[in-house]
Amino acid sequence: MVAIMESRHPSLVGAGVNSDRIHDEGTEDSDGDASVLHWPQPCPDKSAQNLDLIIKMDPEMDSQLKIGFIGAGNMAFGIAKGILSGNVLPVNVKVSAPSSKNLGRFQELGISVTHSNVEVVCGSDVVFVAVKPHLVPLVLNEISQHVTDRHIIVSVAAGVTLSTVEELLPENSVAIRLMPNLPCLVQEGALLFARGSYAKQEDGALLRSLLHRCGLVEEGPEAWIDIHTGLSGSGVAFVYLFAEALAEGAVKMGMPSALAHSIASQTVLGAGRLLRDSGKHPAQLRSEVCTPGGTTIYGLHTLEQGGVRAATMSAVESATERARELGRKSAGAGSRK
Ligand SMILES: NC(=O)C1=CN([C@@H]2O[C@H](COP(=O)(O)OP(=O)(O)OC[C@H]3O[C@@H](n4cnc5c(N)ncnc54)[C@H](OP(=O)(O)O)[C@@H]3O)[C@@H](O)[C@H]2O)C=CC1
Ligand SMILES: O=C(O)[C@@H]1CCC=N1
Repeated sequence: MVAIMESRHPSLVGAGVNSDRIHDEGTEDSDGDASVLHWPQPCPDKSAQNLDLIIKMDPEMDSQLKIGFIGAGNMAFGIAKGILSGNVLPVNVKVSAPSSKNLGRFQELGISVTHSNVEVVCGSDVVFVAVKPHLVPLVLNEISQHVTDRHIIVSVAAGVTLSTVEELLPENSVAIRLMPNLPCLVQEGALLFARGSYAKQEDGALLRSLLHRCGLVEEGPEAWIDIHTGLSGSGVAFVYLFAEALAEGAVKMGMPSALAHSIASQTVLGAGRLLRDSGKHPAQLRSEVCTPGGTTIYGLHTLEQGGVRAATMSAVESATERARELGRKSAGAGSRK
């Protein structure tokens, strides 16, 4: 089904719509049959992506879309790099930050820079709010009177809920909560977004089309955003810790550090690509590496004795809980009613 629909933005002139919103879905326990190793698990929102949501991008129109970033930190830079590898032109991107210390790298991409957040909002259709979570209420208060029905406001701040964002913007504002991760820098990010009360399906489709070069982009209910923050926003740091420990193990056994780190990063990259591209469950691939009585099972036994699996699950749980806590704090800070 492909329906031509009106869009807030001319760049998205044709999109099929799946009228089912999934905001009401909660977090669910997956209690699947352990003997059947399906991996990755089908994303519950894939139906929207595969069956109905066919985005027809008009590259010429898309190149006219104006994109703004409030905050010039690592995450803004990662998303900007991803977006620019699509159809958006650097001349149509603007970024603001109070100091100049992070602006040079944006200028090197041809992006214009300013110290005025209001200037970014006034010149943009889609505005990414990419400041630290505790600063979101301050920034939204500052820009609120300049936000119109032209805008899509996309917050990437960990924990900060859509209701906090919407409360600080004019009534009926279109807000989207996005949780990206740092590998957007190399177009291998994992991004999950949830639409606010007034963000239509085509607004989500527009964001998806903008971000498609950043990596995997999925839509889900807001309840999953904090979980995704633990799994993937923070999860990349957990993987780096593991990579570092792999290298240190090799150094302990006598390998030069530079070579050990180079091999550790290639090992993580190769393992990740094989996991994603093979479609196999990680347990399946792990068993393919294990020779009975061989080296790998001895190493895996040691990892299990060290509680690596429980520790990793707890790390995702802690990071998720912390995101929820940040959300409660920012709701308190932003409350004006
Ligand atoms: N880093 C990551 O891996 C991820 C981060 N996030 C989220 O992204 C957001 C940004 O994080 P990150 O990029 O790491 O942070 P950084 O510290 O790297 O960048 C923060 C940016 O915000 C700017 N800033 C501070 N105050 C203001 C203000 N009043 N108006 C405009 N800009 C301001 C800073 O300015 P200046 O340059 O002058 O210091 C800086 O450029 C956070 O909310 C975080 O939760 C989400 C997913 C992953
Ligand atoms: O550590 C943080 O709070 C941010 C959010 C996810 C990754 N970095």
